[in-house]
Amino acid sequence: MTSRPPFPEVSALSIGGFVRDDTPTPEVDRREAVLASLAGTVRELVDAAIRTTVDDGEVHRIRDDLAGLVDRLRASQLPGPAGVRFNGEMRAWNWGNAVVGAANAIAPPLEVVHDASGCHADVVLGAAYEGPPGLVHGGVSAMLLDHIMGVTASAMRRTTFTGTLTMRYRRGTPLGPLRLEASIAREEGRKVFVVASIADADGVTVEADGIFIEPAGLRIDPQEQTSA
Ligand SMILES: CCCCCCCCCC(=O)SCCNC(=O)CCNC(=O)[C@H](O)C(C)(C)COP(=O)(O)OP(=O)(O)OC[C@H]1O[C@@H](n2cnc3c(N)ncnc32)[C@H](O)[C@@H]1OP(=O)(O)O
Repeated sequence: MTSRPPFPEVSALSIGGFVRDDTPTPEVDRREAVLASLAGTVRELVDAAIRTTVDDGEVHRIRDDLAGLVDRLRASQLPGPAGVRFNGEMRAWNWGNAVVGAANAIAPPLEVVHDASGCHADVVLGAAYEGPPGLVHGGVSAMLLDHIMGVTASAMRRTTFTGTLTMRYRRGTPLGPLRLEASIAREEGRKVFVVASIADADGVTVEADGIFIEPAGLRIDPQEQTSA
């Protein structure tokens, strides 16, 4: 069986932590699919580990097997977090992102869809996201909303950071299928005011509003970088 070489190391220019990386889009897509496949299985592992009732000896044997797999992955590693990269076609990838990272088994992952009014995402949260019994952890709700609100504020044309995020937990959010929605309420200079919600089949469980700010001078312009 042949194996492909590791994803290429590239010379990179950095803008506010965002890294210009000229890996061609098809290669990015290919590697992303490979890592997403691994993350999907690790996500299954996390759920299985939480819910297992196998005996202690079996747990110890599985732990030892997993330690061997960790060693194999550690054979070649990035020196730090995956970061956010983009190429000249503005194909961006943030494989370690806590909410949408394709390679991150901690991320649900959220698949954010842009629509006429902002963004939405349908997600199914399982045992790994529990806070109160059977309910989503409040911090997880905030994390997911923060992300979809940030994407909404950025509107695929600017980068914004969360300045202030306010949550209203109306009732418990059950684990299972959920829908997130976010839209821009108004803009004032570099400040973008965003509203958002999480809903289950019976309606809204969490509401949020936030102020997202476009830091002065933070722009991603690949043309500028190429000619620099
Ligand atoms: C395309 C990719 C999309 C990815 C989406 C990912 C979503 C994920 C979102 C996140 O998790 S971001 C990470 C969490 N947030 C941070 O780490 C932000 C840390 N804080 C900062 O970097 C800066 O404080 C910040 C960019 C928020 C503001 O710095 P600035 O130097 O640009 O603000 P400045 O002091 O110039 O103020 C500009 C305006 O914003 C207002 N402002 C500043 N900080 C604020 C704040 N924290 N909350 C509300 N308003 C704020 C400030 O009053 C002023 O209002 P006016 O124009 O009306 O005078």
